[in-house]
Amino acid sequence: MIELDNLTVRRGATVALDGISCRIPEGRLTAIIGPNGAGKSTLLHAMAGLIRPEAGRVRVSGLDVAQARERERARLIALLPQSNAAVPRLTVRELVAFGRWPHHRGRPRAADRRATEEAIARFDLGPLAGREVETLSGGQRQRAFLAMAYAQETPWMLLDEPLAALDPRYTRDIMERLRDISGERGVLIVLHDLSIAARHADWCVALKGGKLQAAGPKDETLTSARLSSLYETPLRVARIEGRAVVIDAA
Ligand SMILES: Nc1ncnc2c1ncn2[C@@H]1O[C@H](COP(=O)(O)OP(=O)(O)OP(=O)(O)O)[C@@H](O)[C@H]1O
Repeated sequence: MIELDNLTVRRGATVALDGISCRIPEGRLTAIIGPNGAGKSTLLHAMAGLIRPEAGRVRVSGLDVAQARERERARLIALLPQSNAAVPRLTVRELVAFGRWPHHRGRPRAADRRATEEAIARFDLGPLAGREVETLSGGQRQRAFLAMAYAQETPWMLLDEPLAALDPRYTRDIMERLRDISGERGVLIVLHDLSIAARHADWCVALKGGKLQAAGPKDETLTSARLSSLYETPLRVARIEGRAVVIDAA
């Protein structure tokens, strides 16, 4: 479980998170939603222990991340930040292998190579494994970074908008893979596409202006009234061919 208790984080002059308290269960796919500037990225960084709270606490599987050593955190939490604009001059395999660093600290063993190959297979990167990351398309690159986070083999994966560069087929494909993974690990994913959240997530955390608006099972949190108020625009949760779809009802 991830436990947030009165979590308050300041970034510059902004109170980016304001007294957030909630629980996020493991073994679920949790969508973090909210308008631009709501504090979603800040929340992931605070959960990963990369930003110190001004007040309150984050515990991940019982570990107080602000107090924990970097190595302990890296074995518990993999964070994939929003932009991977700066791409290292590595092949896909080397990049994915980098996810093993917290485990071997420069001396990879057989278990590390196995985990790397498993991550490459899980994200369908076999044919691209020998290519340099900078020669890949945006969507292929995104999958390579996801595989790197997966290779870290942490109980928690925190993913900040990992679908941004993906086409519809890969969006569905990656969400289905993340769903499978969420049976073994907690997966938290910042999403702007609410229909994707409605279709694939189990749990939802909604933020606005640094404040928690809702946290709970998807069916309770992704409602027309709540989404319209969250985004300050009329939105409707409709059902098309049996699936929940969020439409602009303005
Ligand atoms: N390094 C920083 N210095 C100052 N303010 C910051 C910094 N990073 C974020 N903020 C502010 O903190 C607030 C929350 O930002 P955050 O990036 O967490 O929002 P977000 O919900 O992820 O937004 P988006 O959907 O646009 O990516 C915003 O008001 C933002 O301007």
